Parts: sequence; structure tokens; C-alpha cells
Amino acid sequence: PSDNGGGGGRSGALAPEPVAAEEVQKIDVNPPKGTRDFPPEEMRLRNWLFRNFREVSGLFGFEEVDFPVLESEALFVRKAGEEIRDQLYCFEDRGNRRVALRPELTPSLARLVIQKGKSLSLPVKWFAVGQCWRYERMTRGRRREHYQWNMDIIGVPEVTAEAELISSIVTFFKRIGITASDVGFKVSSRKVLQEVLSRNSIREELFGKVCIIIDKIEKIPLDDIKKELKSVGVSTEAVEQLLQVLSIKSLTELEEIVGDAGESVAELKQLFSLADKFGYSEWIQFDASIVRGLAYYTGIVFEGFDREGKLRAICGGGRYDRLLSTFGGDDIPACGFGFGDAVVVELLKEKGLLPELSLQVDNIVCALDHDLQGAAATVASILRDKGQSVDLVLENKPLKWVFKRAARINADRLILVGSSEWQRGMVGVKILSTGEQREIKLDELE
Ligand SMILES: OCc1cccc(Br)n1
Repeated sequence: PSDNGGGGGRSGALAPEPVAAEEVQKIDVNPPKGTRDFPPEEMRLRNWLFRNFREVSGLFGFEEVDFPVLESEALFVRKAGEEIRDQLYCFEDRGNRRVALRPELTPSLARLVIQKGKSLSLPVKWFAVGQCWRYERMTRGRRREHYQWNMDIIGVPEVTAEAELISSIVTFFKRIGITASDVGFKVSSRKVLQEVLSRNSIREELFGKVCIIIDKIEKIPLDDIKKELKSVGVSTEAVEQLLQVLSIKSLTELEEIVGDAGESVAELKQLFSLADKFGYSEWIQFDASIVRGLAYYTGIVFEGFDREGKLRAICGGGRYDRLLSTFGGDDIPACGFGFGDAVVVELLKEKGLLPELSLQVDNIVCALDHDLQGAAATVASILRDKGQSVDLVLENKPLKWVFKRAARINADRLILVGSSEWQRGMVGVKILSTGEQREIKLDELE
């Protein structure tokens, strides 16, 4: 129903002819299962969140990119047993092509980098904010879509890239009022696992699968983890060593167990040293159990968590040095992260940090009688040409209705177009916060 301050329905218009019964096709007004509408209030919060994503990305000198929501299924058909693959929202289109709604943004980014090839000067620093999809049996009633903020650095092999990415997320958290007391980052490196596997002469191509199994360590019983590892060919000895390294609690202990021959310890030490220089040491901690659930990570991995332990991971990312070459591109190092739009809102609610965002306009303009509607339109255009927002009253409404609407839309000023004033080239202006009212010449309106 329209915003009717007085009686319900349409005042003054003739009631329309009833639609013949057979024409009505009553629809479900709710969005499809697992998806969300964004009515104005929710959209204001989303725009506020995305504005912060974009402004932080800009602070770090990243350029915005985007890709189709619909991608070739081939981009996501990794055979490492990932949940993201099991829940792929894929189908055959009318051209018999296998396509999918993207479940993440990184493969699309990799595809575009390869497509652009030599025309890109490295390093590439790109960010995107895009809707991602999964098709999960609604048994768990979880969402099927969310928006993800991604930042990726392509072409930098050093951990300065990971340190920069974590710094960007810390910057974002601080902007929205989240502190190191609310949130931290667990940081590890898959190179630790890789060193254990290679010592036990386990084939390189098993690496992704092993990581995906280990990522489930807090979701399924330990015995099932061991069974799954053995089922993909990991020896009992190697399983025990893997589980041992996952329980390491410090870099010192890690160095004792894996030695400093491999890169993993050195890289992690450098990351923590850079964190100190960036000024976010209090935000990060080493945690060997962090593996992340995407098969293509090859080095440092990290995830943002709420220190009260009430929420799922807020964000996550890491190094993926092999992804571009597996897509047929050059062997270019890369790292990035994904940051969903849902958990962070739950966190803000928990912390009482949701911003006050309401509709606000500079002016509401109203003709005091019907034949001045054109004059009101002229006033609205003059103000809008000056960059002032105007809610123009589009029908002949009683003043009581106008004041009620002015309050609801938080208008600063009420501009009244009355015949006697208009004859003298004037309009009435009322400052709604103070009640102060005066006449202003049209050409002095600002
Ligand atoms: O983070 C996994 C994921 C991917 C796509 C859509 C949704 Br909701 N969640």
C-alpha cells in the first residue's frame, strides 16, 4: 500500500475493475529458498558494509574487478573432495553447456588474469565484491548465496603479500569498530603438511585431498579422519605425524619438530615479523590446525575468528601458487582472501556495533494546490541541479500527510509552493529541526 498518512488504499482514484479470476496467478512473494531480499533497511546496511570493503581496498591500492555469476562448471570441478564442489550450483544450459553459479571468486579471477596474459604488469592487485552460490540440501536451512569481498595479489612470491592482505582485513575491522579483543587471525602454512608428506614419500598430487580431509578435523570424529587419510593412501606412520604437527602450538615447537630446512618456518617467522611492523601483532597467532577447506592453497593460510567462539570463521585466505598453472596459465604465484557478508553482520550484532543508517533527504517539496504541481516540479529540479536531494510530493495531499512523510524520511527542509508566494517568485521554506519558517526567492534557493 502507498505511504498513506490518512485513510487506507488510494484516496481519490476510482477503484480499478476487479481482475477476472482466471487471470490471477498468485505467486509466492518470498525469495527462493536460501536466498535473501534486500529491502531498504537491509540494503543500507549492505551498502555500508560494501562501501567499507571498497574504501579499504582503495586504501591498499587495489583495483576493482568483476566476473559473471555464471561460469563454466569446468572452473570448479576440482577432485579433492571439497564441500564447495559437492554443493556446486551447476546445471546444463539450453546450449547443453555445463555451467555453474560461482561458489567463490578466485577461479574467475585466475581465469581473467590468464586471459589478460602479458598485457598485465605484475603484481596485479585486484578486489571484487560478488554474490556466490552453493546448492545445499535445505535440510540444514542454510543460505544458498552470500556476497564475498575478495582481495588478491598476483605475482608476488614473498609473504609480504600475505602480510599486506591481513593488514587490509585488520584495517577493515578497525573501521567498523571491531578490535583485536573481538577478533583474531589463526595463521599457519600448508608447507608444514607438505614437508611431512614428502618425508613420508607421499605423492604430491595427494596434497590437496589430504588438506581437505584434515580441514574436517573439528567437524568429524578423529577416527574418520584417520580412515579417510588411509583411504587416499597415507600410511599410518604419516597419519600420526600429520596429526602431531597439527597440534603444535608455537613456531618454536614447530621449528623443533620440522626443523628449519623447509620454507614453512622461515615464512611464518617473516610473516609475524611483518605483522609487528604493520602494527597488527595482537591480531594474529600461529595455529598449526588451520588448513582451510580449499584444495588449491599451497602455503600460508589464515582465517579470521571471533574470540568468543560463537560464530563460524569470519573470513579466510592464503597462498595459491599453483592455481594459474593448473588452468593452463603461466606459473605465477598468487594469494588472496574471501570475506563473506553474513558472519560479520552477526558479529556486529553481537558487539552492538550495527550502524544507525536511516533514509535521509535534504528537502521535501510540496505544491499547496493541484495546479502548482508543475511549479513544485520546477523547484525540485532547481534543487536537484544544485546537488540537493528532494522528495517531491507527487499527489495532492493534506499538509498533515506531508509532515508525517517528512518525519518518516528525515527531511531537513519542507519547501512549500503556494500560489501567492509563487506569484511573487517566492517559496516557503521550513527548517524541520527548528520549526523556523521563511520565504525565499526561487533564484536564491540553495
Ligand atoms: O562459504 C561457502 C559458501 C559458498 C557459496 C555460498 C555460500 Br552461502 N557459502
